[in-house]
This record gives sequence, structure tokens and C-alpha cells, in this order.
Amino acid sequence: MVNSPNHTSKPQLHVAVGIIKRQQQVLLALRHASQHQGDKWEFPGGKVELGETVDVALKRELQEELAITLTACQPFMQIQHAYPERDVLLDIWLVTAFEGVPTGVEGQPLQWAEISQLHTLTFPDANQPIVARLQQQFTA
Ligand SMILES: Nc1nc2c([nH]c(=O)n2[C@H]2C[C@H](O)[C@@H](COP(=O)(O)OP(=O)(O)OP(=O)(O)O)O2)c(=O)[nH]1
Ligand SMILES: [Mg+2]
Repeated sequence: MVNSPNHTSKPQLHVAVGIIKRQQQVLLALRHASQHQGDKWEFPGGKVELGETVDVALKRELQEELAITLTACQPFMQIQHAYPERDVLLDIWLVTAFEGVPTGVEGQPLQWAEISQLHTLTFPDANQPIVARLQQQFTA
């Protein structure tokens, strides 16, 4: 394919992901059954659009999906993962300040999950290193 830099036909997605932390908990949203990696818990976020910086994309996604306004964040980690049907670059940010009350605008269930219990939940396959790093960094 002419437009694909690595000459494969797999989509390459750049995804802005927010870890919204409150004391020893993080906010999770349940992906809809019909979505890629459906019925799994995600950190809210979504695809970076053409011409957007990642932090601008994250701010937009958190507004669209949760109706909160991101006011401060810092880079946390990046994960490149090859799913059979698409490759993703997860650009993960720690959200350190926001305004508003998170709401599942798109009807998605939300939960504040204890960081120490994250390993008991089902996440997209790419997320394992995020869970490991959160537990390493924020649990005793
Ligand atoms: N938001 C999010 N996406 C993740 C995580 N882990 C993971 O593998 N992904 C993958 C699943 C999807 O393939 C991709 C996100 O794409 P998406 O289609 O859900 O993005 P979006 O929010 O822009 O969705 P849409 O508006 O197009 O419906 O990243 C995660 O923790 N959070
Ligand atoms: Mg999304």
C-alpha cells in the first residue's frame, strides 16, 4: 500500500490514553462489546487525529467521553503493541488535574478501581505493562 510506511495493510493507530488517578485509585471505562478489544476495561482516551498533538487529543477525548476538562498531565509511558488486526501506539499520560465530574457520556460504565486490585480486571492485551508499572509505582 502506497500510504503505509511499513508496507503492510494493517492500520497503525496512535492513541492518547489518560490515567486519571485519585488517591490509590484510577478511573476505568468498559469498552463496548462491539468495539475492538470489547468488554474489557480501558483507560479513557482515543485516536489522535491528523494535525493534533497528543496532549490536545487527550484533552478532547476526555471531554468527549467523560465530560471533564483536563488541566494538567505528564507523560507516563508509551506502548507499541501489534494486535492481529491493527498496530497501536499507546501514548499514556498521567492526569494530575482536571475539572468536572467524570460521567460515561457514551453510556460506558465507569469505575474507580484500586490500583492494588488492577491485576484482577480484564484489560486490552496491550495494557499489561501499564498495570505492572502502576502497581510498582503506587502500591507499597
Ligand atoms: N482508550 C484506550 N484504548 C486502548 C487501551 N488499550 C488498548 O489496547 N487500546 C486500543 C483499543 C483500540 O484499538 C484503540 C483505541 O481506539 P478507539 O477506536 O477505541 O478510539 P476512539 O476513542 O477514538 O474511538 P472512536 O471514537 O473511533 O469510536 O486503542 C486503553 O487502555 N485505552
Ligand atoms: Mg475512546
